[in-house]
Amino acid sequence: MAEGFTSAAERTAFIAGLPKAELHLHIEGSLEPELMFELAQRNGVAIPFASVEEVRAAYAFANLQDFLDIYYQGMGVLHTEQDFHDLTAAYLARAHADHVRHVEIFFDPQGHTVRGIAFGTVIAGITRALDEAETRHGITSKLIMCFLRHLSEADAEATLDEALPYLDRIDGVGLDSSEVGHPPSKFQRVFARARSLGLKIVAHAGEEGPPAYVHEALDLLKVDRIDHGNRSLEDPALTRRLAAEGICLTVCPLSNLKLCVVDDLAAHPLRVMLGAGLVATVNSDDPSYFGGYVNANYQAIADALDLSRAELITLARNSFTGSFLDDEAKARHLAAITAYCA
Ligand SMILES: Nc1ncnc2[nH]cnc12
Ligand SMILES: [Zn+2]
Repeated sequence: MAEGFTSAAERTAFIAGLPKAELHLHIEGSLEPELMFELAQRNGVAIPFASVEEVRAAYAFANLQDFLDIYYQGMGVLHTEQDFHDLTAAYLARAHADHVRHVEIFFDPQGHTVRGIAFGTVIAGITRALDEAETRHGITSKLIMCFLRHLSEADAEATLDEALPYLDRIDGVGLDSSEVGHPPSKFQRVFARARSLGLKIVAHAGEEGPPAYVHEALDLLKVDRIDHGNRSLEDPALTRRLAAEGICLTVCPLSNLKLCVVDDLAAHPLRVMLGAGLVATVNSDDPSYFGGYVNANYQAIADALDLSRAELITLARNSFTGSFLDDEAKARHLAAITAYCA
């Protein structure tokens, strides 16, 4: 058994109760098939599936694009403020059950505005659920608006314009969707404007794309955090730089497995990342599509790599140090981890 545990059951219980933050979660990727059917019926939207089982059976992906095609189709059932609320509330209830104390949630406004849904409808539904979760469960949150990188920079600029009235509720901007062929450099100007507005900056990089995209995210977008970042390890100088600058990587083990970024979780680079001194974290990405929320991700990678108690504690600590919480809140959460481990 891994160092620090006497049995697998002890490690499972330790993971379950460990206070943690989730920093890489696409709210549209938490849409469970059951809710998809309910919302399709509520809104009179046709979906090309006859049952929940059929939806789950369709979740077999050879790469990121396979997944994205079905992900954009799935979010088509989201129409009203109540829909966005119910989606977000369902995720937060799951996160609470996993002892998540803080979440930094992505949403894809262009996936909704292109269908005629108002930006304000999306924000109102999501933020109502976030506020309720803070009152009800004590879960704090940040909201990160992602630009779809397969669309143009002009489209991203227009989306940032639409966000201006809601900046009191938006903490950062990110970059997601089809990575290869859409490098960070394509979005240099819109990210510069977002930075000048005081927004935090993140970008998916090195999921399928090469280490050069991680360099661009750092040098051109000036990111505060890298989402995924797996392929950074192919470049030793880049790895040393990420470690030296303390750049957090939001790693998503079950996503990496489902999207064939790794062939086998036993070959996942998470332990190598920790060994290289990287601020790696564990996250669920799109839990409904990839088969598990955050604790399932901790469990799967702990089983595959036989992670020790000390490594699991480091991952949970990294989730707070890599967050956009203020120093006082970070210190409170780190103290809670210490108390849990005592
Ligand atoms: N893992 C992922 N990579 C890129 N874009 C995404 N959108 C939702 N999940 C994503
Ligand atoms: Zn993602």
